[in-house]
Amino acid sequence: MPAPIALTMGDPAGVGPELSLAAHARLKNGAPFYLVGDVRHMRALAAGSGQTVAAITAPDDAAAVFADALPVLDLPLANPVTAGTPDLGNAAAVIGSIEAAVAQVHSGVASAVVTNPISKLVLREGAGFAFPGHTEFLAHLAGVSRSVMLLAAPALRVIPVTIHIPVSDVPAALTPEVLEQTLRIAHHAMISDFGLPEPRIAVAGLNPHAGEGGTMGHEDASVIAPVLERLRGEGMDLRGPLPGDTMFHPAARAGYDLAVCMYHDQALIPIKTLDFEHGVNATLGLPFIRTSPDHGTAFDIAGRGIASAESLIAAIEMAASMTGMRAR
Ligand SMILES: NC(=O)C1=CN([C@@H]2O[C@H](COP(=O)(O)OP(=O)(O)OC[C@H]3O[C@@H](n4cnc5c(N)ncnc54)[C@H](O)[C@@H]3O)[C@@H](O)[C@H]2O)C=CC1
Ligand SMILES: NCC(=O)COP(=O)(O)O
Repeated sequence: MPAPIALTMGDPAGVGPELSLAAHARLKNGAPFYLVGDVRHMRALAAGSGQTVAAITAPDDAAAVFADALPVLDLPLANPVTAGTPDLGNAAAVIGSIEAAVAQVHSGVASAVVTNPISKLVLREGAGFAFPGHTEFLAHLAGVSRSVMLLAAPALRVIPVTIHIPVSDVPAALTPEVLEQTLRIAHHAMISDFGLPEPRIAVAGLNPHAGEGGTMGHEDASVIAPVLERLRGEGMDLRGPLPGDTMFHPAARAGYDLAVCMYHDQALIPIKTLDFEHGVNATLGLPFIRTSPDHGTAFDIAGRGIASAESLIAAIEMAASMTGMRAR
């Protein structure tokens, strides 16, 4: 029996708390997980929805109560929560929840980390958070120099090579080293975590028409193509660089297992358009498993009981599946 999954609180004024309860209601007969969050806040929220929360003192206690209640490892917030209204005073606890979950997975008492959505702006303004997102913060906590963002839905898997940077910085950030490291991490993860022994990877160009022979930009031919050529020589199944605008229609998607894209929106727009509800964000290249829903804090609908828990449920299920794959 693997250790339980640690679920971070995310921004307590966002949809994370209500979705955690909804995910527990759906998954309570499956692999146990526990929330690292404020027990008082979660009890108040659960009472309103007829659900139960159990305070636990260690991750080991989660399995025993999981069928009846959402286990919560207490991490008290500084201030009471108003759904939809983020509070800078709670930012330190939000960061603390991520740090605690990572410490637990490092020590082996948790099998994986699933994160609820955070507001990067709230964390920066409230607690001086210096990272653009979980992906970069988790790499820092894990002590690795590069982590890779994967978004996966039943219809598509995508990876942006450059992540949370301005579009104007993308060409300079897109170096052969970064592309090669990303492809190696992605290729390895498809085999070890997703059970694809010979992953077919489609790689997008940076420019319109993948540069069209240099008439619309040079990076496709001068940066991307040589890296693909080199890694093909090692046996990787890499197609591209492909024009980004024609690689996501159904017939094109049928020809690959993973699309590697050059920047955030090139990767995330197709997957969130195709299936916002079931997308999962996973961080590859870490020494532990991390997944999360593909959506953000959704402050605009928090506390109204209308947010879909499907993406968080899919994230928890994917973390459990990846844990099983690695244990094989
Ligand atoms: N993994 C994470 O921690 C992520 C955090 N964010 C953060 O979230 C904040 C808000 O970002 P936005 O761009 O507004 O994205 P968002 O995903 O929070 O919201 C975009 C739209 O989708 C809707 N939506 C989101 N989740 C939903 C759900 N579960 N069910 C139904 N509708 C849902 C929202 O109501 C909104 O209309 C930002 O601070 C951003 O940085 C965004 C993406 C991922
Ligand atoms: N747009 C995806 C996103 O912001 C998620 O980032 P992260 O917090 O998982 O790094």
